[in-house]
Amino acid sequence: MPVNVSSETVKLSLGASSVEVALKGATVISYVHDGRERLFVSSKSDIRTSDSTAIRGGVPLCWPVFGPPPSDNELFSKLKQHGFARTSVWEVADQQDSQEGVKVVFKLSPTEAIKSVFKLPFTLTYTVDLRPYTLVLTLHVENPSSAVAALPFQAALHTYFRLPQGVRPPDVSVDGLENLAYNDKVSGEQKVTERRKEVVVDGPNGEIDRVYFRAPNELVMRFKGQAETVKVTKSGFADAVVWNPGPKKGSTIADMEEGGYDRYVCLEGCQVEPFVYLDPGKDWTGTYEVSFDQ
Ligand SMILES: O=P(O)(O)OC[C@H]1O[C@H](O)[C@H](O)[C@@H](O)[C@@H]1O
Repeated sequence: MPVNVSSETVKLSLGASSVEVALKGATVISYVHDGRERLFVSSKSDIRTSDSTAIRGGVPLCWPVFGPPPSDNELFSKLKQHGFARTSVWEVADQQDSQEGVKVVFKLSPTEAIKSVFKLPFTLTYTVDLRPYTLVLTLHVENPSSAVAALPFQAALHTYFRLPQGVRPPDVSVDGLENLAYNDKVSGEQKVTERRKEVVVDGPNGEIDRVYFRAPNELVMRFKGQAETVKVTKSGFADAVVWNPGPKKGSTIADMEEGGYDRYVCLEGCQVEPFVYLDPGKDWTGTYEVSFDQ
């Protein structure tokens, strides 16, 4: 069976590729491509729906905020960092097996727990589409036509790419960010212009945490001395984030496995600035596709 639904996860298989998605957060926790795991998940993560913490790794889905909620809007005042979508339990709404690949559609609507921290109505639909050479993740946000107000949100697919064997930061770089404005969350500088063609994953104490605005729809991650690259193709998500905490900060993250910060780099498709304001009856779609070149 190409789709296997259990009480905690959904597995999709297609030839030598497979994907596993935790119902907690609809978090993609494994993507095996060409027989190799491409995502990092800390062994200290708890993927069970009974646990309310976010999974450290895979592809956490940040919604309706990215990062700490803005303090100037009452609507977001009860939210935690990155919002509730990554810790809520999603339902499986549909599954399809066709010539093109295997797809599972997940859905999240307001539950009583969500309504207690976020009062606006919404429907989130998240499609995980495993194709022979790529993984396509599509987030669809709807503000119901019965709503009486616009739905404001940020969104991110916070992908933790597992680094190839023997590679660790700073031997990782990202191409495609040249001439973009970015906010540096490490130094606190805002709207700095990136001058480098290749952004090396490094910073003070090895930490890099940057939001690049209006990023191109194609970004490439490279590894020093290796031909293999990771290609991210996005649409809808205007921005991109590059994050690795480095050893100093990384070793203070409670759910990070020993040395885990050396095993991944996050390259995230995001909608950070501006917030999307969806009028009643309107919808928004963001796609994020991962592929590999040898
Ligand atoms: O620890 P988390 O809440 O999962 O956040 C992990 C990271 O997410 C993003 O990449 C942010 O830009 C970082 O500032 C943050 O540290």
